[in-house]
Amino acid sequence: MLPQKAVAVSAPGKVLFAGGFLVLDRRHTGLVFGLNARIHVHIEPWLDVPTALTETTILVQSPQFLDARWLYEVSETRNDDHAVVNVRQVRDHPDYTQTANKFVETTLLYTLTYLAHVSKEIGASLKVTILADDDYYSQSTETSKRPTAVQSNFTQFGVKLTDAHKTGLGSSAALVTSLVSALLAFHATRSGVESSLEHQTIHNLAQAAHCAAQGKVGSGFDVAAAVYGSCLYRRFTPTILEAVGEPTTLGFSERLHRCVDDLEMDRKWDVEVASRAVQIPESLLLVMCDVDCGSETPGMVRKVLQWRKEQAGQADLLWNALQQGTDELCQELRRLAQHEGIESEEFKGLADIISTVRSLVREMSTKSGVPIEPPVITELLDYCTALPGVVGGVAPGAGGYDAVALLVKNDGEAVQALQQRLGGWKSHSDTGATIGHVKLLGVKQEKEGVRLEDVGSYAGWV
Ligand SMILES: Nc1ncnc2c1ncn2[C@@H]1O[C@H](COP(=O)(O)OP(=O)(O)OP(=O)(O)O)[C@@H](O)[C@H]1O
Ligand SMILES: C[C@@](O)(CCOP(=O)(O)O)CC(=O)O
Repeated sequence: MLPQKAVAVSAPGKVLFAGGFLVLDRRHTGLVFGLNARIHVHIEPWLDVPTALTETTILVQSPQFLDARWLYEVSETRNDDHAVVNVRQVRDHPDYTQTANKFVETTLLYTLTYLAHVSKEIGASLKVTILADDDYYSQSTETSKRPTAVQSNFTQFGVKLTDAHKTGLGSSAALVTSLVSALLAFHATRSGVESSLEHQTIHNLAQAAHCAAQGKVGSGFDVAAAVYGSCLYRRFTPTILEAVGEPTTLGFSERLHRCVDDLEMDRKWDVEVASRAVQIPESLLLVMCDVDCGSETPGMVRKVLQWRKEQAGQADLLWNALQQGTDELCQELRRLAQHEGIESEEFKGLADIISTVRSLVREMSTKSGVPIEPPVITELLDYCTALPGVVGGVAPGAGGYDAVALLVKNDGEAVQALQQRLGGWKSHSDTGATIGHVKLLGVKQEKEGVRLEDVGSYAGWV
């Protein structure tokens, strides 16, 4: 067995441009763009474990945040041929964070259980470092770049993770995907296998861990984007994951292994991730504006699904029309990408499709009583759309008061003009809700999903 070598992996964030709520149902699809805001995970053997710690331990640190050092003790027992892995957070030690990090802990448990089952060994103590690109959090003025020997792209946020304002780019899905991938790649280095990423294994395991940490089976579009980048996404049948059951129950490692390696003949993975169906032409830029407010997605999902159950007829009509909008959006973006440089750019068709999708979403808002495109966001989107060079925009994902996504001409001027005009923007109508400062995020569309990174780029942070 070879010594384990450090590995580093990153995965992108996401924005669901079309298909919010619909994508929860396998009959529909969601158009999701990966974003170049990435969550990075670096793993290395933990060589200077404090002597008081006698168990196999995993230190997980998020050095951009205050008080973000979680310590876990890991143990493994065998029950017949089943591995039973235990991951216990050490909470009574002053050097380590006392609050839980459900996404980290669940991902460690799921990935180590899978590894214990397939390779019969989970290895020695580890040091895991998580680093996030800036745009995941609305930043305060106290942030600073940490001086390092190499050029650092990461920011010291100066707050606790629980006090950071999320921008809704899918930090948990990118984190879970990166952590699963890094643990699998790190483990592979012991067999002398040059690290490579098995996308299907990563996807299935990350979906299982992310769902367990969230406490529910969502559509999983965010994990799919973290693994594969931009795609047209059709979800998996929920029973594929439900059948895995709880980690505390007998036979969990066997069921998890069979699920992840897709060995259940009557519950084959049926997720569809069409990466080629999605293109943004070079002549357009995807731009995100943070409205620094945020919505509570689970409550919105419950209400929309309740309305759909109670008003099945009107909901089906609306959802079919919205699905048509998503399909037309993809087709038009592909057409523009294919004719690039051949015909002069004409974005009227795209603008009309976006405007139709938005009016259908507003109809859904009214009928379900859920503020998916609330009036103040309508006002902001209308304002932006009327600016020169802006083709159109949406309230992405579940909508509400989170960030908005715009498609803007890539001519070097439109984004600059947008930035200037947003600086002083204020809502003029009495729309009931106020939104904070509106600010352009620096993110762009990202085609590439999870990838291996150079371990040397994290000097000063790990
Ligand atoms: N830098 C980080 N270090 C450690 N854990 C993190 C980090 N960023 C996010 N997390 C984990 O992800 C959780 C946030 O996930 P959540 O699903 O609430 O938000 P999100 O995925 O960013 O947003 P959304 O689902 O709206 O796109 C945190 O509570 C923490 O457990
Ligand atoms: C409402 C929903 O379709 C999208 C939620 O997206 P977001 O978390 O707002 O980016 C839920 C889901 O797909 O899991």
